[in-house]
Amino acid sequence: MSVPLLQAEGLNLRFGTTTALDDVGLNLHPGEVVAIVGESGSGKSTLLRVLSGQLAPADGSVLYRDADGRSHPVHAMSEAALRRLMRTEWGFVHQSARDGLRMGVSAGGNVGERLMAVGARNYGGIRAQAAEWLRRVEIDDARIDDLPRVFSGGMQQRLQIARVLVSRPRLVLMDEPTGGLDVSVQAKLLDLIRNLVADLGIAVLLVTHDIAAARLLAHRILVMRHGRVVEQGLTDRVLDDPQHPYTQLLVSSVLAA
Ligand SMILES: Nc1ncnc2c1ncn2[C@@H]1O[C@H](COP(=O)(O)OP(=O)(O)OP(=O)(O)O)[C@@H](O)[C@H]1O
Repeated sequence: MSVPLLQAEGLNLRFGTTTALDDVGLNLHPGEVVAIVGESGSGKSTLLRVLSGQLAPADGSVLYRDADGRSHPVHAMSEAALRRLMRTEWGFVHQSARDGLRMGVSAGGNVGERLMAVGARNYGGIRAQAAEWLRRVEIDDARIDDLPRVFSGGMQQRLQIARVLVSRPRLVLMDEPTGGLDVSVQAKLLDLIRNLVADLGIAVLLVTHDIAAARLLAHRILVMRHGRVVEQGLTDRVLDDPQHPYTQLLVSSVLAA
């Protein structure tokens, strides 16, 4: 198997008396999609924030292997180096498109900015790529000069995805990317994400409480409860033959719904 892109070991973190992460470890390989599932408060978002260097753990380590094959301990990197990674090799898709888009900048500008961050300078080329990416996420490119605030929730989320993927990051962290959208809009968005991620071969860490989204997108699943990984494995194995009572409960509650 390939060398992991991201390797985390022994992560612990408490907030006061709350244990948010309890000895969490994970490996993510290039091109792999891993879903982190669990009920509200189980530590999923905290784990994403620790893995991406936004929050330091009390113990444990996170190693990122960059495009040149060098390993970086994420929590020993300077803020500037982390910001650079976030603009280039990494991407973050937020639950709320408002957190991931610049609402006062046009749709094309939102996509083009990310290309400029990785060195693109030719205005015509940037605009053409922005238009192409709007089409890829099923937004009419005639709307390239519109502000995101006039878009529907689903369109804003698709624009956020175009902004993140246009620079072809190696690793994308997604925190409930379909949360807050209508069910029919969610299904369309999940399908779009699945196709783009497979086409581009991007590694994705997806935080979700939606088991159906995890089934559709992920190769592997980690189940978290009270800050611990209680079960992990290949998606079909975990969902069709859950071993831990908590996973059994999660899966049966979806089947019953
Ligand atoms: N900044 C903080 N200060 C204090 N407690 C926090 C903080 N961030 C998270 N927590 C607590 O840590 C635990 C894990 O929270 P986290 O947001 O990671 O869970 P989650 O699984 O992502 O939940 P949700 O699905 O609701 O977003 C919770 O008990 C939460 O209240």
